[in-house]
Amino acid sequence: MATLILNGKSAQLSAVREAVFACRDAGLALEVWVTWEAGDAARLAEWAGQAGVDRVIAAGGDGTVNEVTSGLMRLPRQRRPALGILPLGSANDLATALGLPLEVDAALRVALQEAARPIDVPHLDGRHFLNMATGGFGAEVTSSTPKSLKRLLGGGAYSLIGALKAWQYQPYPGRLRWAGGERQASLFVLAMGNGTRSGGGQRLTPEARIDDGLLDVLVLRDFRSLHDMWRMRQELQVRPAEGAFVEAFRTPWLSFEGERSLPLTLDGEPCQRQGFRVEVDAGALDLVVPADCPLLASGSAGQPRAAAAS
Ligand SMILES: Nc1ncnc2c1ncn2[C@@H]1O[C@H](COP(=O)(O)OP(=O)(O)OP(=O)(O)O)[C@@H](O)[C@H]1O
Repeated sequence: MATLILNGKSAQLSAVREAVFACRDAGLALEVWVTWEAGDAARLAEWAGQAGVDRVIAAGGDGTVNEVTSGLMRLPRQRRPALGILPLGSANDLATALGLPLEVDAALRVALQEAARPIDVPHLDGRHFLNMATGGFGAEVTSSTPKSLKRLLGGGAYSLIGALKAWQYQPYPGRLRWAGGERQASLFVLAMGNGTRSGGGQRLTPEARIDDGLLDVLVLRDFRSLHDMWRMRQELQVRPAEGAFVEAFRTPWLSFEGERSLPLTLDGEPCQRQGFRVEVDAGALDLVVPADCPLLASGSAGQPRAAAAS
């Protein structure tokens, strides 16, 4: 049995209703539970697991996928249902990177019928995310971008607001520690990717894999001039392990002690921390992915779990 946890914002979409009925007509067992406010998706996911459901489908944007993941992670590993995704948001960064269809009917069929594979679930001081955590400038942008504008412009809102704000930003100095080193850094942007894209299509950690037990980290340091910015953009083409403005590395954990509060986003949801530690819970969740999913390090040779019973 599978349960669709549908963000109430999309409850009246006729495409969702038609896709659900079409799947039922095809003999697939599917219940639909609808959220009313923040926190519902996590609670419903936890209840679904407690009720013995073996597949939970998060129907909404990246925020809904994040909430459902948090609910599933409250359950013991052996009772944790597999997670499917029906992308209904404006960004759908994780679904796009996974290679999932974005059309409702096709996406629901994949979520119900494809096999699930074990993936990593990172957490920042206990708060889970599946796709990416960002800190610094990009996170400021996300938390101050009005939701309606974000939806109206899709991914474009980030670059638009980003360009407008770039001239007023202040860097975030602090101490970074990770499995391979330790450094004082004045941060412009910090990205910690389990997936590759965030902010509506920005490929901040393009080499990240969702099942390698590691975070792909991108550090962009403070820059003072247009010339520095130009050098940063050049370094971004190469992504050096230790450049003047860009550092890129992989690690199973990372911590930051800031001199002031750092704005963060976890799968797009804003928060603030002066200090934090991120760790990866390797292979903690079974995620339904397409057979040729580009985010898997294990490729198609890994051992998939069975598709949901019809
Ligand atoms: N019935 C509802 N009506 C309006 N908002 C809701 C409802 N149920 C849950 N929510 C809110 O929706 C949020 C998640 O929305 P969504 O999944 O679209 O994420 P998003 O990050 O805004 O997605 P995207 O950026 O891809 O559009 C939750 O944080 C919750 O506050």
